[in-house]
Amino acid sequence: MQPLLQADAICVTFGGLKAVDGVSFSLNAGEIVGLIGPNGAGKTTLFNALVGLQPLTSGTVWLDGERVCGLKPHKVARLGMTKTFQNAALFPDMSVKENVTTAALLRHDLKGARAKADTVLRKLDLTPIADADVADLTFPQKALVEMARALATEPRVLLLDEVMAALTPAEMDEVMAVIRALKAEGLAFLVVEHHMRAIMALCDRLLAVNFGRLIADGTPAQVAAHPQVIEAYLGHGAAGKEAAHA
Ligand SMILES: Nc1ncnc2c1ncn2[C@@H]1O[C@H](COP(=O)(O)OP(=O)(O)OP(=O)(O)O)[C@@H](O)[C@H]1O
Repeated sequence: MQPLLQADAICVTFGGLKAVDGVSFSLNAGEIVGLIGPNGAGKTTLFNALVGLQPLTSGTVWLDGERVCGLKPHKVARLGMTKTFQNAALFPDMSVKENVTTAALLRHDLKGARAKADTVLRKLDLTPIADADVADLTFPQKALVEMARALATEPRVLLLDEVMAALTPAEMDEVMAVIRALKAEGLAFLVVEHHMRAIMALCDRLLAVNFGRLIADGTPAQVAAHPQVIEAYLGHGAAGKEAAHA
C-alpha cells in the first residue's frame, strides 16, 4: 500500500544551519504519528516544510503519490494536507463560526463554506459556541476551534502543532478523544506536542529528531527506550547510565 504522506530526504538550511537534515518518513491513512525532539531540534521547520510554508533546500514530499514540495500552502491544503498553528492563531475579531467558515472557503463558495463550518462545528460539539467571540474562549475550546478550522479545509493529513499546550490532563483527554474519532474515519495525523503523556497515549508511532536528523522511528515504547532519544533528552552519557540501571 502506498503511504498517504511520504517525505524523502528532506533538508531545510538557514545559512549554515541544517534545521532539517535528510529526514525521510511515511504516514499512512488512519495513523497518528508523533514528532518529538528537544527544543530547536527542527520540528516546527519540518512541519512548515511539509505544508509549503518553508521552502525545502532539497528532498521531496509526496501526498498520495503527488509531489507537493514547492507548492504554496493553499495548494498543499487543496491537495489534502494542512497544519494547525501554535498558540491558536485564530482571527480574534471573528466569531468561532466565522473563523471556521473562512477556512472552508478553500473549497466552497460562501454559502457552501457556511454549511461546511456548521458540519465541522457539529462534529466537534462546538455548535453551542458557534457565535462566541474567539477572544472569550477557554484554552480547550480554542484548541478545538483551531482543529475545526483545519478540518474545514477537508484534509486527509492534519499536522497538529501543540494543540494541547496549556490544557489540563482532563482537557487533553477531551481533545485526544476527538483526534481518535477522526483517526477512525481515516484521517492521518502528525503531532508535535510537548506533553509526553499525551504523545505516548495518542500515537501509534513516534519519529524522534535531534539537530535536524531523524534519530528514531518506531512504536512509542521503542522510541522512548532508544539510546539516542534518551541521550537527546537527558544529555551526554545518559543512555549509558540508563543502560547501567536497566
Ligand atoms: N527562520 C529561521 N531562520 C534561521 N534559523 C531558524 C529559523 N527557524 C528556525 N531556525 C533554527 O532552526 C533550528 C530548528 O528550529 P525549530 O523551530 O524548527 O525547532 P523546534 O524543534 O520546533 O523547536 P521548539 O520545540 O523549541 O519549537 C533551530 O536551531 C532554530 O534556531
